[in-house]
Amino acid sequence: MLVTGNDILIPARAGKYAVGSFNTNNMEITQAIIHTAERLRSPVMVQMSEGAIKYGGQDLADIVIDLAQRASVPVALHLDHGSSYESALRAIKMGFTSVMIDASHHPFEENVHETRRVVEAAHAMGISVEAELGRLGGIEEHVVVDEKDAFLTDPEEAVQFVEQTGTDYLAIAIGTSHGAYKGKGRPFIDHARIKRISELLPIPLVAHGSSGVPAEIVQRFRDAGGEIGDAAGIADEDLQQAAQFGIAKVNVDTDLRLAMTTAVREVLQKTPKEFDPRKIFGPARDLMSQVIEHKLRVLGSVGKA
Ligand SMILES: O=C(COP(=O)(O)O)N(O)CCCCO
Ligand code: NA
Ligand SMILES: [Zn+2]
Repeated sequence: MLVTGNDILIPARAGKYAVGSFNTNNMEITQAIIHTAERLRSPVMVQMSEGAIKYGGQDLADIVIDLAQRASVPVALHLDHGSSYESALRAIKMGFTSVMIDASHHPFEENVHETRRVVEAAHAMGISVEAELGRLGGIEEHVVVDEKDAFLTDPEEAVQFVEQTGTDYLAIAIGTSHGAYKGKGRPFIDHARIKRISELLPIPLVAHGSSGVPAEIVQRFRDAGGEIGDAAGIADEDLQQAAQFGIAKVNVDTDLRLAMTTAVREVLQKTPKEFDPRKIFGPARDLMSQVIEHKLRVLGSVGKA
């Protein structure tokens, strides 16, 4: 069933598990997300960035909404990294049940102002809101303390931000970063900071940049002709620990991108005569389902629906 972000994330925070929020850009990715969640009896969030809306528009949103409505587990459709009030309202008009307003690159007061506007409008329509405070960025151990603080979310500031905006859930910067290169080896995740914020804030917390960038997929990607550098993702153990301390929504895009393109490259390389799209995108859907299954198990949401 199609539900709001709060319907999924409030129980997740209370139950000390996290829910995967996976980016989609087409039918096969959407099917892999929702069908895998159903098979594992797991709540799940499907998210579209503004780029995905540009690419697939209402057609793609309607695929998500229809699968979500028919799903046997709770599914929310979430706007990822909404860049403006207008973008958030457009998403709500398209049928999204959760919207992020990401004004984290603005000064605190402006972030508060932008976020509060979206919260007021979204709540008037029964839609949940995600906001962000702090700068996502891979933090290396060698980084000096004050530079770390310039990046990562300040717990006391987070309390002020939530009080002044009314956001339903909060994306925090705790050492994760977007993309396939999250640090040299295992990225440093500031668990003490997550714990502190979770002690001060009862609302669901959100971790962006949480793809694991599995080495096995990276190797298969290279073997099938893909070019990728020294890729590294978030360790499963770090996600499991974060879920114990308030992280309830975990964003994953890169892992699905890698899985889809690895599978497509392998089919094209192994069977050069193949030109049936179902034989090309079917295996991609299957490999994405495997990646999603692993993530749902790591986050602890299996069997929660
Ligand atoms: O936080 C994430 C996903 O992070 P990751 O790149 O670790 O999958 N997102 O918000 C998805 C869009 C950003 C580019 O991928
Ligand atoms: Na988001
Ligand atoms: Zn993100």
